[in-house]
Amino acid sequence: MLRFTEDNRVLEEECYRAILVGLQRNRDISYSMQELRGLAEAASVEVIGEAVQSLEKPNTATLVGSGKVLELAEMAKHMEADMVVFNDELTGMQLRNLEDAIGVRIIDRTILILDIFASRATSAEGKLQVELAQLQYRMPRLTGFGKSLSRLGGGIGTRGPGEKKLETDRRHIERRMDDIRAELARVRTNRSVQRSRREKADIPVVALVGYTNSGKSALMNRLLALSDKEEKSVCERDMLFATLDTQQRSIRLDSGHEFILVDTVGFVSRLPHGMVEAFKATLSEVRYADLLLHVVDASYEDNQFQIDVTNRVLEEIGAGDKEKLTVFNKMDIADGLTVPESGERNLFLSAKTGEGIEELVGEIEERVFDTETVRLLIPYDRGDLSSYLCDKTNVISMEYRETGTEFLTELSSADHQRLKEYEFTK
Ligand SMILES: Nc1nc2c(ncn2[C@@H]2O[C@H](COP(=O)(O)OP(=O)(O)OP(=O)(O)O)[C@@H](O)[C@H]2O)c(=O)[nH]1
Ligand SMILES: [Mg+2]
Repeated sequence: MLRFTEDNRVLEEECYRAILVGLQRNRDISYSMQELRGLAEAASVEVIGEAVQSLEKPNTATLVGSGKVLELAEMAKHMEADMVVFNDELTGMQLRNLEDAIGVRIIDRTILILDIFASRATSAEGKLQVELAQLQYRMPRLTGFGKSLSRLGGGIGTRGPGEKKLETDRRHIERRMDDIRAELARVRTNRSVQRSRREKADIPVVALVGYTNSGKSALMNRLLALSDKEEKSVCERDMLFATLDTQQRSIRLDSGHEFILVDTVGFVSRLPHGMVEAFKATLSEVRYADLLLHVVDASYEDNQFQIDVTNRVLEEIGAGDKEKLTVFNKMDIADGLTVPESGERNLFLSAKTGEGIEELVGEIEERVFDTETVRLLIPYDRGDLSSYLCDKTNVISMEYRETGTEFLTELSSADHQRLKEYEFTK
């Protein structure tokens, strides 16, 4: 019998035997299925079979066609599976129908991702965010479970048979969601206080972003080893979502320049919507960073897909137009890498062997610490920019003109790029 925790997590000490199911529409899903397998493994689920159905239009009642449902029921029985994992997000009705027809626990990609996050989150904020995303997932599916409940026992979203009970559950969940939002707001105020303290200290921030398992944490450790500051290394592991909470370390380069390096949670395709929302807060550090290092697994064949997903998530969290370097990592095991023309600056290195790290450091020095003397005319309605220049840059002279304030100041290349439209020469 399967067992789940109160908050719908698969109990980790047990290993489940699962069949994966994917629906193939127009696009090839072999990559997506491979990733689903990785997700299942990350949630301690043993994959014992896989089935893909090509179908233009998903079936409203059961997602896959009725013939496939029968086949899955056979497969599950024959292979003694205790779970079927669907690659697509299922509606409440589909979950119930499939569970009734196949007779084992049905979960989808979203529940799997939420489960991994739930079992790995360690910070107070991370835990709250995951719980909120789980409740958001459960809310519209409360009515979705029928007679199969009693047979399968409690578990993922299975509560709430009677209407009255349903109503109580719904109210209970809403209350809990309100509490979590309030708690999150409190936690986040704390963080923004920390950030403004740091900004006053004027230490630049560099953030590592990228697909899960691309080697962000490994690169962070490599850079930490270069630094003469004593800072703890971060966890790197060959597993999806090894890092869940944003980690920060202070790094001092040989030149004496110091910056904060931020390691972040990895991205994955089709992140559950609630998680994107949760990410926005966790990744606020990324929005305030001076430079992003987009880490790409160069040994992975379809890295363009992962690059696209990362760029899309960056857009969604409001960091799409940040100064960015694309770092192709794992060059020690990458053969036949083809790099698409993107117009962005690419670097090639290996966090493992250290090859290419010097170039990266040189690039960070140049982008974050090199300054140029620039003349700017800031219009009077951009007081925000004027105060930024006064607080953050080394202003050489400042004069009030008819149309705005004229600054002669030293800018990093990132700021220079950003403020280009205000630049003029005498
Ligand atoms: N061969 C090789 N392996 C690497 C390299 N960099 C990282 N790895 C391995 O790749 C795996 C993932 O590395 P992590 O640093 O944990 O990846 P991450 O991007 O932080 O992953 P998440 O935290 O899950 O998003 C680990 O097993 C690393 O040892 C590299 O340059 N070469
Ligand atoms: Mg990591």
